[in-house]
Amino acid sequence: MENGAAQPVIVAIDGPSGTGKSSTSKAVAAQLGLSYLDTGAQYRAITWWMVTNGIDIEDPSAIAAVAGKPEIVSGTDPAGPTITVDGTDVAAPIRTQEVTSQVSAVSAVPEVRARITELQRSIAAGAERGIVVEGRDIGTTVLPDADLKIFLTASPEARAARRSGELKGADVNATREALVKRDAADSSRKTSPLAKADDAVEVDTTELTLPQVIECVVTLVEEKRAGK
Ligand SMILES: Nc1ncnc2c1ncn2[C@@H]1O[C@H](COP(=O)(O)OP(=O)(O)OP(=O)(O)O)[C@@H](O)[C@H]1O
Ligand SMILES: Nc1ccn([C@@H]2O[C@H](COP(=O)(O)O)[C@@H](O)[C@H]2O)c(=O)n1
Repeated sequence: MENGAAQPVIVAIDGPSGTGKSSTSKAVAAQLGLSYLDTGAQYRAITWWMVTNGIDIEDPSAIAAVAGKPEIVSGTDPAGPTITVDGTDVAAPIRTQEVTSQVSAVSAVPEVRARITELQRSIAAGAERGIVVEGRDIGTTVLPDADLKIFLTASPEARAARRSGELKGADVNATREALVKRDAADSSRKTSPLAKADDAVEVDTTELTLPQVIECVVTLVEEKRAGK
């Protein structure tokens, strides 16, 4: 590229719940001047819309019939990512227990995945300087040609302790059970399940601090850009 500008780089970060995907992706994107996309927020947003509109979450055909209706818009500035549904800011309501407990059922519906995957690809294609996209199926399905694929892991105990610290006073065992249950649902669905891409670099974050994980990923991106 002219004037020494870096080539756009596409980074896919996948992994189970609570492994540090969002915190790491946001920090890496901010540090490298890239856009950032939280794909879990999009699945949460469509789930929020289904719940708000009284759609039966137990009925995949009812979900499929209306999957194209809500307009979901994601803001990709890592310093302040945003998410709206039909113009309403849903950043807070998509994090409620009600949405968290139902999102795996909605995200398993193929029509939902097709709709959201198309949206994700168009956002990534429009990111002029490149983008860090985090989720469950980014390296395997959404962006199989990503320049760099990372798969974050951590023990269920470490992940539950991190989440309980966030949700002040939450019981660690109940938190652990809930995240293991969600991982099992996300890993066992038929359409683009949670999985590590064959060419992804696996980073076990159990014994790493967040700054160490961020540094590790930034180094991997820089090595990739340098052609190492
Ligand atoms: N290496 C780490 N050490 C300690 N805490 C961490 C580490 N990585 C992330 N955290 C903390 O763990 C919590 C969960 O992190 P984060 O939301 O980034 O995970 P996630 O993989 O995006 O989860 P989810 O898939 O459920 O959205 C946050 O409070 C975050 O600050
Ligand atoms: N690429 C993705 C990302 C997320 N999901 C589903 O959304 C749920 C919420 O994700 P968070 O990262 O916000 O916890 C997740 O449990 C999956 O059901 C997905 O299917 N694909």
